[in-house]
Amino acid sequence: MGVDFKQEGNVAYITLNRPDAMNALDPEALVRLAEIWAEVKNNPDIRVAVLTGAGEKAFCTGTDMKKAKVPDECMAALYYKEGQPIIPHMKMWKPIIACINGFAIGGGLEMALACDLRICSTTAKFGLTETKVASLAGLNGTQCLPRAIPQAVAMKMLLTGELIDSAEALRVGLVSDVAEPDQLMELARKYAEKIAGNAPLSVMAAKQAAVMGRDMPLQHAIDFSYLLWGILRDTEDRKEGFTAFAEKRAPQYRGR
Ligand SMILES: CC(C)(COP(=O)(O)OP(=O)(O)OC[C@H]1O[C@@H](n2cnc3c(N)ncnc32)[C@H](O)[C@@H]1OP(=O)(O)O)[C@@H](O)C(=O)NCCC(=O)NCCSC(=O)/C(=C/c1ccccc1)CC(=O)O
Repeated sequence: MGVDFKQEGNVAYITLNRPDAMNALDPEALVRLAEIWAEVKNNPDIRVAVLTGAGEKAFCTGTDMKKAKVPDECMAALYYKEGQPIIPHMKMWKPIIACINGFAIGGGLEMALACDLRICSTTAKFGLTETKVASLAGLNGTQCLPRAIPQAVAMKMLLTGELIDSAEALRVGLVSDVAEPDQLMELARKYAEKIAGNAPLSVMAAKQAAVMGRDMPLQHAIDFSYLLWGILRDTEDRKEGFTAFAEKRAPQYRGR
């Protein structure tokens, strides 16, 4: 169906699988992706997701420009529809790792920007090229790229459509890690399993505090963060975490 999904332990692996088209998002893939994100969000056994692309060339090059068609529904109906494939619209507090194995362009980079960790292969290239094809990085790119990296670099990318490579992406902080192509998925797995081993309610609260707090005045964000700490204070998992520490054993978290 163009997007593969598997669950291993508490980790979901999502692979955009149209390598011949650089994993561009055709209408079928968009529908499937929306279903998958709903599963990740609602399945309590999933604690973290890894998003990647099939093949060695591309993570995702955005909208499939050969298959895109104007939808039957009007824009307003689409705008208010549940189940959008792009993550920030979904109050998705489970972490998502973008495992960027090649080109991340247009909507592909925008999806990566909506993820929490971004790691890439040495071969990766990044760009918001929408202005070159008479469109706009309107999913989140115009807002999230300048928040993720220095404004001058973001504006250069947005206005020229130029690509940057993995070394530049690391230098400006667009990604946290660069790995050889054959080691990238292993690195993603390592991070995913570390996150999945932490207390799931704490992980979601940490993401929510960081994501929502970023857009609040600092004192409001600190208050919000303190309230989130408060709802974690009486959880069974917090007791388990403290007890396991004292007993020098690994904690067994249950998300309650
Ligand atoms: C990535 C490239 C630079 C790679 O170039 P290369 O020469 O290595 O390979 P190609 O021969 O070009 O590609 C191989 C094969 O894949 C097809 N391909 C690649 N990307 C796409 C695509 N996005 N859509 C359809 N098909 C694609 C290519 O045609 C080849 O097929 P073949 O000839 O073998 O049959 C280079 O491929 C490249 O520059 N690709 C385009 C990247 C791009 O411009 N992406 C932006 C798309 S617009 C977008 O993402 C939007 C998102 C959005 C915003 C707001 C709201 C919703 C969505 C904008 C929008 O939808 O309006």
